[in-house]
Amino acid sequence: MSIKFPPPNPAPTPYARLTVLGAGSWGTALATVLARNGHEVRLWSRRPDHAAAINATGENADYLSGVTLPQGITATADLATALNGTEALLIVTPSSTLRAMCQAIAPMIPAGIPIALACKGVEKRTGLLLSEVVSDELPGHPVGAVSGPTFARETALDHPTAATVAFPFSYADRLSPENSPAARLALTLSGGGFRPYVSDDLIGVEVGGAVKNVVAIACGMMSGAGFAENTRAALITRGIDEMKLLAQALGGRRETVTGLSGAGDLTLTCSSTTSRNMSLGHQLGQGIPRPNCFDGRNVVVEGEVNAVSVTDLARRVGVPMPICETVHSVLHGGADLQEAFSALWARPIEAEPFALDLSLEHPAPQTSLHFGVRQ
Ligand SMILES: NC(=O)C1=CN([C@@H]2O[C@H](COP(=O)(O)OP(=O)(O)OC[C@H]3O[C@@H](n4cnc5c(N)ncnc54)[C@H](OP(=O)(O)O)[C@@H]3O)[C@@H](O)[C@H]2O)C=CC1
Ligand SMILES: O=C(CO)COP(=O)(O)O
Repeated sequence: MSIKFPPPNPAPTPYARLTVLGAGSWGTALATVLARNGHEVRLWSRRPDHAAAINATGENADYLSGVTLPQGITATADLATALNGTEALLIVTPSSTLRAMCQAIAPMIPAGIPIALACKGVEKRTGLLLSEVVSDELPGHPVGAVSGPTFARETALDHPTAATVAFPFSYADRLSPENSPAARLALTLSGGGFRPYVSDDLIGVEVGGAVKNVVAIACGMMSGAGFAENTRAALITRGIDEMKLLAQALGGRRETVTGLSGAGDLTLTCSSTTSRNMSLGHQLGQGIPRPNCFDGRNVVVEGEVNAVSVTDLARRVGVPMPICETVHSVLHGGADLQEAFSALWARPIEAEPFALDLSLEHPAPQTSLHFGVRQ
């Protein structure tokens, strides 16, 4: 008697034609990964002269100077041209622009195509996750995210890089996973140094991406104020706990936060001033006034806006996020940086992990931070 094995799952089909909205550093890096893998990419910039310069020079000198863009990328400032005939869309403009971007593309986006968010944040006014904003404005599209520890320049230069592609799995996706947007987009992105993982926990992935920027500002503030590795490790670890609690409260999974989009991205962003969030915190910690940071240049620092939206959301769902609250109080509440971080460190002793209820009423410890003592 011969045993009949079920046929192996068929392989997913990559998307052949994609649109990237946002020709900043990360949009251009993702377009580069896709085009390097042989896919056709329309890269949208809101400035016609910028799109024309990218096409003329094969370089995005404004954001990734010195990186030669592969064949297959066509820049355009016309949304209809960018979206015509596309099979999948990546949105890579700052989170604060997302709702307006969705409204602008609503009349011209091809029906039902998957939309992957590569921006990170929570909407300020509503406290919605970015995927919820997209679903609000563009119903009928699978919505997911690409997120992880991915500095744009390194990604564009094809350094080994890993990221998570997350879409909620529908019933149909479970029946034929090879047709799921997560599997298809992951395969489309996969190649060279870029290694995607797939997830169905979009909430967990999005929470990680939004919170890590706020915690990175905290790390920067403390490093700018003269503290070093112990402090960074403490903030990273306790920051992961804040992510876990928020992810879980919103219906995501705690384990997701230990992955690339949570702990991975937090570690990257808190480890170097290549991160704009870390860098802003560092400058503020050194005592540089906000208007003078980045030499007065207007730089996208998602954690600055998201310090407000993340803490508002956390308060609404009853999750304590003391690090994010501290950053919020310094950036937006007029709190003194040294006093705010001293208060953070002087909170009553808690259990770790937080979920363990030791039912102890600890008094606040006699803690004080010695700012100004350099190592
Ligand atoms: N850079 C990175 O390493 C990574 C960034 N990200 C995320 O990607 C998102 C975009 O950041 P990033 O590419 O780095 O930012 P950049 O500053 O490099 O580029 C921002 C882009 O957004 C455009 N833009 C700004 N305001 C608007 C607007 N109102 N409407 C439409 N487009 C606008 C800019 O256009 P213009 O040039 O005309 O101003 C530019 O193309 C952020 O959420 C960030 O957190 C995620 C992973 C890695
Ligand atoms: O999200 C990023 C890397 O994953 C980029 O971080 P910054 O926005 O802080 O530069």
